[in-house]
Amino acid sequence: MKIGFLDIEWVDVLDVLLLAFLLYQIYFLVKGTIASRIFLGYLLVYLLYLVAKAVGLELLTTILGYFISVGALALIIIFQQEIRRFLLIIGKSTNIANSRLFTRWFRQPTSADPLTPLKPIIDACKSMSSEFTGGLIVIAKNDDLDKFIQTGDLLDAIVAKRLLLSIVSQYSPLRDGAVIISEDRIRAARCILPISENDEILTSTGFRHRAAIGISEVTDAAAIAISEETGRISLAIDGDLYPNISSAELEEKLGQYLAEINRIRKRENGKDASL
Ligand SMILES: Nc1ncnc2c1ncn2[C@@H]1O[C@H](COP(=O)(O)OP(=O)(O)OP(=O)(O)O)[C@@H](O)[C@H]1O
Repeated sequence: MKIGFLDIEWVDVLDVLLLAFLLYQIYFLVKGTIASRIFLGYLLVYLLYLVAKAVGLELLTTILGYFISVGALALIIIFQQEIRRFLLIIGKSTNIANSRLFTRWFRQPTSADPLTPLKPIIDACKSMSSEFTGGLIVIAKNDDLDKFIQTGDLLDAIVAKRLLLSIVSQYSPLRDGAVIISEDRIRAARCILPISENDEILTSTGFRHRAAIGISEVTDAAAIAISEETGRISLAIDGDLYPNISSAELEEKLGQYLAEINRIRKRENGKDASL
């Protein structure tokens, strides 16, 4: 196809569409963060470089050229977190990790992966909320949380409401930090989670809630934060915080979020039982 003096192939259209998609994703990632201002600054310097080059300002072109080539490396360092999040989003959104093929070829066979019992967790959250007992409970999905489990005290106990309540109770030496649940076990307590650096989070948000968002940004785990101050229940999933939700909403959202992985486990369990 020829438009004026331009000879356009369908691959060029695809190229432009993919670039637009990529730029949109980058914008979406850096929106509202300090990185967006750095990105804008870098873009302006690059535009200046293009103008200087077109006009023929050689000295300025050379200096800006050096700045831009070193700047590319600097950008990778500055945008470390954003690049990480971008790759994580791609990895998560393709849903490959949950697919039948992936579980068959890349994960160890999950012949007896037990389901996470939600009822005792929801019941414990309900009690904590009504008694203003603060807590942070992480529920693993597909990603390995070993790195975070190792920062706390290992438990490996059955998920039960009374046990959860005694861990977070005011007099418990295990109450600080996060409780991590994976499959049907409480793996550890007193775990340290990464704090989210997202600039869009309200400045009034405390560290418990930032830690809940943080773990949901870097892994596919869900995190429940119960505020000691207000008794409110909040749920963090995929870097988003659902603040002040009822226990019924918590149950619904968590159930939906874990439905896919539970389906896989049920399927595997079913296969196992039929052997
Ligand atoms: N990075 C972290 N990882 C795990 N737990 C954390 C982390 N940061 C804070 N916490 C836990 O959160 C508790 C309360 O912190 P903070 O008061 O700042 O949070 P908050 O979000 O305001 O919660 P609350 O509404 O309960 O006061 C800490 O005592 C600690 O147990």
